[in-house]
Amino acid sequence: MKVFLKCLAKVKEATGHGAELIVLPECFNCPYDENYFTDFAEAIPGQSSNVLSNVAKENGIYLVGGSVVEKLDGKFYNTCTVWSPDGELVAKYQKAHPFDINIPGGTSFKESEFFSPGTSFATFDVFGFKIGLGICYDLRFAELAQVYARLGCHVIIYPGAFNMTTGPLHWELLQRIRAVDNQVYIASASLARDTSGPFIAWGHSTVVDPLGKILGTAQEKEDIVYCELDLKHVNKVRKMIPITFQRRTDLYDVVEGKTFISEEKS
Ligand SMILES: O=C(O)CCC(=O)C(=O)O
Repeated sequence: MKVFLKCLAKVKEATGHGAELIVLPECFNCPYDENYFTDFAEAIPGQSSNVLSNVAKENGIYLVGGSVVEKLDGKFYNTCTVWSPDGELVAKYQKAHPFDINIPGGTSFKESEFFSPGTSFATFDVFGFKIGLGICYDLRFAELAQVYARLGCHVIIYPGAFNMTTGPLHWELLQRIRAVDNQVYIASASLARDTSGPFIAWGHSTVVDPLGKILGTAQEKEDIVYCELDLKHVNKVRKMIPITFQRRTDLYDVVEGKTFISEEKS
């Protein structure tokens, strides 16, 4: 509850500074540790949904509610919900790629032992932008971002929490790659670093523009990153460097189990 109240105070603060869409981090209301997931699991709608919905409504903002541990039909999902200024649920995304890594002497985690993977994409429309959703480790999968770009997204939002091994190496790099490859804005919100907790997050919430330029970034401690996104900028970048329109999907579309190559097609 303490964490929840802190987040809600930050949402109020950001709204006071003119924010119209606010993003919370992955697992913002639960320690990112398998020993806590069962106790914090809940239904959607449920307790956290009610609070997020009310907060979106009270502040008159769109709220991307980081992620919570969702319990659904006896399974658990790492799930992001998005709330409108009317308090309505406008999107729900279940993390598609469970974070399973093993770096000896670094970080090991096996999310798939607890969480089931989501099986669909989620987008929502706001202020003329189409926005796609991923969660943390999903950033590593170029295909997810490509699908969102091809669905017409201008922005992809990733609530996240990289760690002290992969964070310094990959967190910013991946966001810049996804932004440049897909000519979209990438916005990530990370947990702040708490060295006394069970999971030590890298932090550094970031916003990158479609040219790969860092528009704003936090340090490791609690902070709010403010950025203004411009739809005209997305279109301008796509005109200047027309890769979005030059894709040779006739040549290299990959379908599950089968890569189309020119010989096969002729
Ligand atoms: O991909 C990584 O290195 C970190 C991912 C992660 O922490 C997560 O998905 O929760």
